[in-house]
Amino acid sequence: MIRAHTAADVRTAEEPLLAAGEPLMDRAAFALATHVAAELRERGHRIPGSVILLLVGGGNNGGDALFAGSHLARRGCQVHAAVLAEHPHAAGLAAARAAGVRVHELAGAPDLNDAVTALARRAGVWVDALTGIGARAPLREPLAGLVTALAAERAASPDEPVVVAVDVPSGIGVDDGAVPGPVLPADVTVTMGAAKPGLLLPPAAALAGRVEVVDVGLEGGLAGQAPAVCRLSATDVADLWPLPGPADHKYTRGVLGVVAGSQTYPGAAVLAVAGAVRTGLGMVRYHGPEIPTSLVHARHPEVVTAPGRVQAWAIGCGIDPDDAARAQEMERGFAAGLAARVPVVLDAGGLSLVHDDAHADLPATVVLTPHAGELALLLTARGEDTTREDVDAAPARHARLAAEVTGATVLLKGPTTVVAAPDGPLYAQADATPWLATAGAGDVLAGVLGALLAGYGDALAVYAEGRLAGVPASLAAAAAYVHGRAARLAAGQGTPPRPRDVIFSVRRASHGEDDISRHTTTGQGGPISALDVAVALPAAVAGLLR
Ligand SMILES: NC(=O)C1=CN([C@@H]2O[C@H](COP(=O)(O)OP(=O)(O)OC[C@H]3O[C@@H](n4cnc5c(N)ncnc54)[C@H](OP(=O)(O)O)[C@@H]3O)[C@@H](O)[C@H]2O)[C@@H](O)CC1
Ligand SMILES: Nc1ncnc2c1ncn2[C@@H]1O[C@H](COP(=O)(O)OP(=O)(O)O)[C@@H](O)[C@H]1O
Ligand SMILES: [K+]
Repeated sequence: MIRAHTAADVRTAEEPLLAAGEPLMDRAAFALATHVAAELRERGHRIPGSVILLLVGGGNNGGDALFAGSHLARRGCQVHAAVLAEHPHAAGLAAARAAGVRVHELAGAPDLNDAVTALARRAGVWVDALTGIGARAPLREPLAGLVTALAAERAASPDEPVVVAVDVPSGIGVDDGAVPGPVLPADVTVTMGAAKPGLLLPPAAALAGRVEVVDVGLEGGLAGQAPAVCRLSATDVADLWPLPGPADHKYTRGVLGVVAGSQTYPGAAVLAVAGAVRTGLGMVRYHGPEIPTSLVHARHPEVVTAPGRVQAWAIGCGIDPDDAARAQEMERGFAAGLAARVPVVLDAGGLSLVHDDAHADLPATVVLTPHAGELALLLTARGEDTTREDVDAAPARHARLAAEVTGATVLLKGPTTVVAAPDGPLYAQADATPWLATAGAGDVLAGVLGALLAGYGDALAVYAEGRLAGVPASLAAAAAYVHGRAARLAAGQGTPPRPRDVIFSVRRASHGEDDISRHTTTGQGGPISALDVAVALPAAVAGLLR
């Protein structure tokens, strides 16, 4: 699991170490230099003679780059430092000069953008060390204008340079993932001590590239701090997965009640049911009119239509809340779920059930699964005027707000799926592929999540007593992971990249750079339908449990 900590928590953890004279910046700088060298090698460049540009701001973030530059200069790189602050890190600057880094003092230069762009044009690697966790976004002028000019230069250059961000891409909201101004998109972010929330949360996460976490010795200090944002990996999801045992039968494995599909949108019933059945559970009880029922039976003859006890509900896919008969059925399922205190997934039309505050103070075992537009409608209906654009600009904040307003857990769908409970860490899962942006994919996800919640059986019914705090949110994140993994398999893109808490350890690396672990990358893949995603689910789950 990647655990991201806020800037304040990182500072608290580093304070005693710095006071004890631990060489945190040396470790950070050595790791940064090693990553830059690895990027060069990976692209087939020789390290001696490679031209590197450091973009150096006035704080320790710039200090990291200056020390890293001195390592690289000693290895034969031609390193230029564009120093953009009046008072850069003094020891870093001295070390850089002593190692042969060419220092260009450009703070206050009238032709700043032209001067830096000219240096940038000659460099194969740009190291973004303007600001790190000590800065508040957005970047101020003249750095904002410089970053805009560099981003344009990069996009226009035939051999795009590699951009390595130090700790965070300068200008992102470190703690909230906001992008309130210009940011130079990075290929790799080398982050010190722990991931930062903005490296996992949309929209900033998309500007961070691959994230490499450097172990500088903060783990002990951070162990006592709750992470602000988590990202589950395959191992975490496997640990959460309910495995059938020899004594299990269909009722102990979990039964899911599904209220989905309508005469107008019958396919949603098939997709939600397929998502559930192929994720694995004891049984699905389907509640719907004739056309969707017969479609469901044509594809899944095992589905039962008789009412009876269930361990979870999935309600709302393919239902127009203005369809009075279907709306009544949704209400009945929701009321039954709340009365039995079993988990309820509300998707699509089902979200209308919580538009008014008749259901205030929901338990966190109710999981809402809106996309950005549906979340904006829900928040507006609950008195928080919100547009889709507002949600896209700050997905995590709006998901958290909806969780606080309703009491429910909120899974906000998008390129990165964000899960928020009223309290506890956020989850940010980016395991899917843009090929998943296709009609009906959300219906499959509702089925996956419903099955997983049902698999926890009556255990989740005691959630209201607080015995399993945080479990619904982690299961929602696990469902997003498996859904994304199935989409990648269906699209021919292999499995999601493997996030690791510590991807690079300075202590290990000092014995040889070959210890750096890398994600396995895959090709572009190809188009998929929502049903393809459902079909790939058993393989996605089996691969996970191997
Ligand atoms: N965690 C770890 O283990 C380790 C962390 N380390 C490193 O320390 C970094 C934190 O360093 P830090 O505290 O010195 O702050 P930093 O991010 O360089 O920013 C301050 C500079 O930015 C400027 N500035 C601020 N806002 C701005 C704006 N909006 N627009 C433009 N400029 C703005 C501000 O200028 P001022 O506002 O003072 O005029 C000042 O010059 C951290 O990210 C990591 O890289 C390692 O060295 C050791 C191990
Ligand atoms: N660009 C993207 N990259 C990866 N996944 C995406 C992207 N866009 C959407 N998704 C995922 O695709 C699914 C779309 O669901 P949804 O919008 O509810 O569609 P529908 O209502 O048609 O079922 C969600 O799981 C969402 O997270
Ligand atoms: K930076």
